[in-house]
Amino acid sequence: MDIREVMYMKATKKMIRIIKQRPILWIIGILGYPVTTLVARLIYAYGYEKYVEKLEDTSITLMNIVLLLVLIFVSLIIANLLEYITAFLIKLFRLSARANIQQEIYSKMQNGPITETSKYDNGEALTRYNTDSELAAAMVTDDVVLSIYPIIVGLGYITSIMLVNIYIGIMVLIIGILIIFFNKYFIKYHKKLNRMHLDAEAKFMNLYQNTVRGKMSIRLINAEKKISSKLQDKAKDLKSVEDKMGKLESYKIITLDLFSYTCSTLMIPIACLFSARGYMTIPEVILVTQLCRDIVVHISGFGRAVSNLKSHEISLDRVLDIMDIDDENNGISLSYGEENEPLLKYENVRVLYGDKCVLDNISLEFSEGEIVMFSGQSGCGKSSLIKALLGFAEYNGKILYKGIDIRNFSIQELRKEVSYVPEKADMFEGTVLDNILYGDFDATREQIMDALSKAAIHKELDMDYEVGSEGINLSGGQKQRVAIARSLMKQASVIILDEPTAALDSESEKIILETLKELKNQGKCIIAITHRESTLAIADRVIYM
Ligand SMILES: Nc1ncnc2c1ncn2[C@@H]1O[C@H](COP(=O)(O)OP(=O)(O)OP(=O)(O)O)[C@@H](O)[C@H]1O
Repeated sequence: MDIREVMYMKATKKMIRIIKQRPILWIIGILGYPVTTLVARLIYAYGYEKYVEKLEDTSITLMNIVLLLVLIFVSLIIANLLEYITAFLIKLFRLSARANIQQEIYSKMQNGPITETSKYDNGEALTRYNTDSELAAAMVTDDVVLSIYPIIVGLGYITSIMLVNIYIGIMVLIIGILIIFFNKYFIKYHKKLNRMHLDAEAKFMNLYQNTVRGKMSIRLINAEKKISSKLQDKAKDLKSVEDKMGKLESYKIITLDLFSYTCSTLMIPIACLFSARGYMTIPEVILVTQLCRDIVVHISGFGRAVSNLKSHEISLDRVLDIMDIDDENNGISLSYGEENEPLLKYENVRVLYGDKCVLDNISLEFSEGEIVMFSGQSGCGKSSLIKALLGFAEYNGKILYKGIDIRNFSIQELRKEVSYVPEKADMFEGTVLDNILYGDFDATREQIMDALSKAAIHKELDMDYEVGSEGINLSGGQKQRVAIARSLMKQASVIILDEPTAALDSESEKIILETLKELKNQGKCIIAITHRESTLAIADRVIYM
């Protein structure tokens, strides 16, 4: 099998994944549209011919002519209506395919393991995957329609012309083959330019986004000029590819399109010649010249459709990459092991980021009602140890919760048992109350007030205070205390805090430490990462890494 056939098969296989969502709608839309278009044109041609024939018959009454016109008119309306319905069906399929793809991407981003999904979340994900969903949906609909449309319609037209006049039919067939042949060159170059364009655009956008995001750091190091000249270079690269694409378009117009147009126009005098010699009637001349023009337009559009099909495949690949991610472990429900087992146990744990091993051979135990703190150099792997437990980093070895390997549990249920406050907590747009409700949507205002006071934030922030996007209007310490209050809403048995007091004044620290002691007395296991001596002082055990 030739390499191109393999590629087309692969593309088809990929498309089937999307088509399977609503196959009947797709098939009716895809095949229906070109077929109904062809039928509408043929009804028009046939009706026109009959009409002229009747006109030639001098004995025909005006009533008969009117009846014939009404008949043609009604048939045409029905054929056109069917054409619009099938065009509408394919549009409907495209919209639903796009919505399904977006929904699936969203669901995978939410439910896939963070170790997998995090590589897709680079800030521009939303815009990029919206466009990719759109193009992937367009690929299985518009591109496919426009690729098979000229084949079905074109062959139908050529057959009709051949039936009218075999010589003109053969000539049109030869012209069609020549146009397809020339088109190949343009498609090839167009594809190459498309790839270059995507590449140049991605480079420009990445730098642009990094620049916008990091504008404060850029100003701090006085790098505005350097960055702006880099950005200009990328913009120039992008423009140069766009120029080439524009030139290719003009080049195509003055060569291929001109050739196609001239050939189709030449068919008029040729058809007239046949008519003058008595081989064709006037309606046949009109029919042939009109169909010739249509054929040329369709065949020229074929090249563009095939080229789009290939470039949109890149978008389809990207969305399928995400759609292929397996959901996080949804294993068995959390059941409890032996009573005398430690609450949490690490057995020869090795944490990995891809091939990079950041922690090796870690064995630790944590019990109910104790406070364990980790301290050690930056980058030694304290956070990674916790991320492994929460399913945010891959690991070898075993982590046991109440004596049972956590790999056997549903990760969602395990997370109900483990509360985690990262060093840089996520804030959502909405009030402080909304932010805390993420910990427990059924919590009352009184419970939230209590959590706020235990997190030492109640004096600074009102529950109804509006938090800006990403917590822009909160200080680092405030964000962290809102996150602590949020985590307190969860009735977890293990509470993990990454640098909970690093950004706090000593008064707030004191309150938080009191809260941790209270939680310990309630039988909770508190694990904290800290460098602060005053915080380390309340630990039952300190582990230096
Ligand atoms: N997503 C990641 N991909 C690859 N390497 C990572 C990733 N996250 C962390 N690392 C690496 O793992 C090592 C441990 O990082 P980790 O964040 O666990 O350290 P840490 O002790 O918590 O540091 P800090 O005290 O500065 O927060 C570091 O060398 C870091 O570069």
